[in-house]
Amino acid sequence: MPLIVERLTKIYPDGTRALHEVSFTVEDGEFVAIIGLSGAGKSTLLRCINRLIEPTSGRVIWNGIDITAASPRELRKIRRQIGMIFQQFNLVKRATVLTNVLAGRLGYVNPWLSLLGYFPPSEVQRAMRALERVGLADLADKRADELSGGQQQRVGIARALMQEPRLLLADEPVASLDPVLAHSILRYIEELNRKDGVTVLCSLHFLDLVHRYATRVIGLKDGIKVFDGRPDEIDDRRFKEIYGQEAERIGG
Ligand SMILES: Nc1ncnc2c1ncn2[C@@H]1O[C@H](COP(=O)(O)OP(=O)(O)OP(=O)(O)O)[C@@H](O)[C@H]1O
Repeated sequence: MPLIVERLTKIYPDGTRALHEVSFTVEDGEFVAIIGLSGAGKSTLLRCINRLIEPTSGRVIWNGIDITAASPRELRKIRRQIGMIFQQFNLVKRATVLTNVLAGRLGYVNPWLSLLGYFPPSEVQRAMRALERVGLADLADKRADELSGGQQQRVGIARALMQEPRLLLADEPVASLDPVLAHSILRYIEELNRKDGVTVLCSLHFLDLVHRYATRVIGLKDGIKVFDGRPDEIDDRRFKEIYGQEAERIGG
């Protein structure tokens, strides 16, 4: 079932208009890159989709359910199926890698038992499988802050995997990483997209990464959708529309 974003608008309390009537539909299995200058509204858009940020107006409909109208209880249920990956990884630094991954399952297990640090063995096995998938099973007992940036982001992916998401929202997942690591992280996300059929919306800074991984691009400028098409359709004119006249085209 598609993700339908309808005239989504966000005006922050200080009057900043971060999104203005943004509309698009994403079909299952797409890998959509969200691009635009810093401040264009990429984070706001991704976070309005699962209501980490409350939109001011407009609608988000997914799997036939109006997320924007969902009650807190319905919203919790919907969010279980939406994985999220963050630029700064958002791990609990002093907890182990395994505990961080198990946290991805919190929407599913008994909250009282999980508060006590108890997870059923089946959940621990699931977490270990997720860690194996991102090549980190050996580091399960390490503290999260003992890992490198690239490894921490892989923990972030394993945590999202625990949710068995149908939709993955990735907010600049590789902006803190060097280019080689950026590819390794995006390859895991690509695998989730291609093998597991997870729909991906991912904000990205660099066009070469967009060309390599995305099947579709949405360009934002000052909160307005200024481009929606295939990566190979971004020619110099389109590039300037998205990034402004003064922007230099570097890389891809
Ligand atoms: N909590 C907030 N209160 C007021 N304005 C905000 C808030 N969060 C973001 N903004 C503003 O909204 C606009 C869009 O910000 P957003 O973070 O969504 O952009 P972005 O494209 O993700 O940028 P970046 O790549 O730098 O993260 C910017 O002008 C920003 O300053």
